[in-house]
Amino acid sequence: MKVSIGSRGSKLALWQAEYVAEQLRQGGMDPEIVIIDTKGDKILDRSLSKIGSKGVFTEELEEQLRTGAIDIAQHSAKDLQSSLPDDLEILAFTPREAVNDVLVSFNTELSLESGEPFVVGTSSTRRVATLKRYYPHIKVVDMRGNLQTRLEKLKNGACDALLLAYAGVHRMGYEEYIAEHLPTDVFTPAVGQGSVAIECAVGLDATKKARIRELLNDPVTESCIRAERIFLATLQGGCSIPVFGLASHFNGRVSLTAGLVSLDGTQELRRTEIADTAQANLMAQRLADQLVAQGGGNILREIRAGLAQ
Ligand SMILES: NCc1[nH]cc(CCC(=O)O)c1CC(=O)O
Repeated sequence: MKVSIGSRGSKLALWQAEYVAEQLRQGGMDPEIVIIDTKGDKILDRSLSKIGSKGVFTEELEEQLRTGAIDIAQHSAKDLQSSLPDDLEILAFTPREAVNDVLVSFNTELSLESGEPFVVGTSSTRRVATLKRYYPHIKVVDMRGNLQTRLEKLKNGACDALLLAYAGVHRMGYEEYIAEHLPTDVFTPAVGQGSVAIECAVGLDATKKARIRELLNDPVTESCIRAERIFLATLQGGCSIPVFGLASHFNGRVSLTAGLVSLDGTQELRRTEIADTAQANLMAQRLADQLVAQGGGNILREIRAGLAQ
């Protein structure tokens, strides 16, 4: 059975598309990769929070799902907006890699913990706000572009280190430049970090859908990320808001730690809740509602106002 996989054209995206294709091939399907550029790939001179949080990396792919030009689209799960249009759905989440962030530098002696000041390049508002809160001695410079562009900027001296998701660094084979693994209780990752999400049109052929899901979906990762995404949807956080959420699974239960940081790092709200897997989505909804009610709503309004400037 033929499957066409839509993907962005960056090296990381193509690595992920190739990974997806390989799983499908091993399951006897006949995959083909179609490269589609998105707004997030084309506009490189503005920060993501300025371009707008919704669908920056996904819109063009979703158009092609609707026309049937592609059967599925692969995205880094964390780049996928928290609520999908009614005619699209997430069919699968691939097994998650280590979810933590890492400090990447050509000087692998560097450490955030050392107290020594240096310059970190990142464009993620979550990472900027977390740095301001816990490592105020660090100077931050805005850094967009794909991993190769950022490493090139690092090489040219634009900063001393980058803050990146381990998953991407690992997939690109840049592990030798990891100076420090950052703990997830300080740099709690973005929702979905480390997994590849497979999106399709609701109307895609049912047999094809079932087969793709069987070959690509990891049920444990799925229950965790679905809970994280319910939290994110309630906060209406796209990838440009300093919101974090990480669920893990043990003994049939899901534990979710999630929250948000103000842009200047002065305020942080964080909660952990645990529930049986069957109740995980309800628990995520409750956690989000409580967080919004207990001060999170005000912080969100401040964040939105700050980003609009
Ligand atoms: N927003 C960019 C992005 N989207 C997914 C990854 C890494 C791979 C992943 O988390 O699955 C990255 C780079 C980064 O944050 O360092």
